[in-house]
Amino acid sequence: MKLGRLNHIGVATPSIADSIAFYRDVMGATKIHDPFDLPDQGVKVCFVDTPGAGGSEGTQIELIEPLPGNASIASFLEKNPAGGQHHVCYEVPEIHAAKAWFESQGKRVLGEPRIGAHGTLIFFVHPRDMQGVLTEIMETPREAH
Ligand SMILES: CC[C@H](C(=O)O)C(=O)SCCNC(=O)CCNC(=O)[C@H](O)C(C)(C)COP(=O)(O)OP(=O)(O)OC[C@H]1O[C@@H](n2cnc3c(N)ncnc32)[C@H](O)[C@@H]1OP(=O)(O)O
Ligand SMILES: [Co+2]
Repeated sequence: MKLGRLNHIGVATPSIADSIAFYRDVMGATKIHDPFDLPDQGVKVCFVDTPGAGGSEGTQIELIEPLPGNASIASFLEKNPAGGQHHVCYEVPEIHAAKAWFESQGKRVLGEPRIGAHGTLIFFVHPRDMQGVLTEIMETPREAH
């Protein structure tokens, strides 16, 4: 496998509104996208662009706040009440080949590929098999090819 682009860093937060103010006022972010809900994943999401994001460079901060009833982010926030780095996401050209690769390496792929927050197929690999880092693998959006 060839290491792909770091598409985003997932950051869990108890309040996307507070995090937007932080990335705008403290970090000087100039492009913060409108938050949106992903009911299937039980999260509210907001993308913060870093310089070069949207092109072939740059990356994003993916802010994720649990919607009522969400268990996994809520459990993360119980352990980390102020929020924190939740996952990293790398791009791959083809999601199923990537899934087969990680499984061939004995890594636990969590569930079947599904549509993620960028509208392309994703899967997660268990942090215990990834040096302690919950890792999201995302198929590169078609328009980027
Ligand atoms: C924006 C939407 C986005 C998308 O669709 O693109 C998402 O869906 S993000 C929304 C949340 N979805 C996910 O995180 C899916 C993948 N995560 C999982 O399946 C679980 O969270 C899992 C399996 C990583 C952990 O499950 P759980 O929290 O129930 O188990 P434990 O608390 O017992 O943790 C087990 C073990 O993993 C360590 N851990 C948990 N979360 C993380 C993390 N975010 N980063 C690193 N390590 C993590 C935890 O400390 C335990 O380690 P141990 O050594 O046993 O103490
Ligand atoms: Co993500």
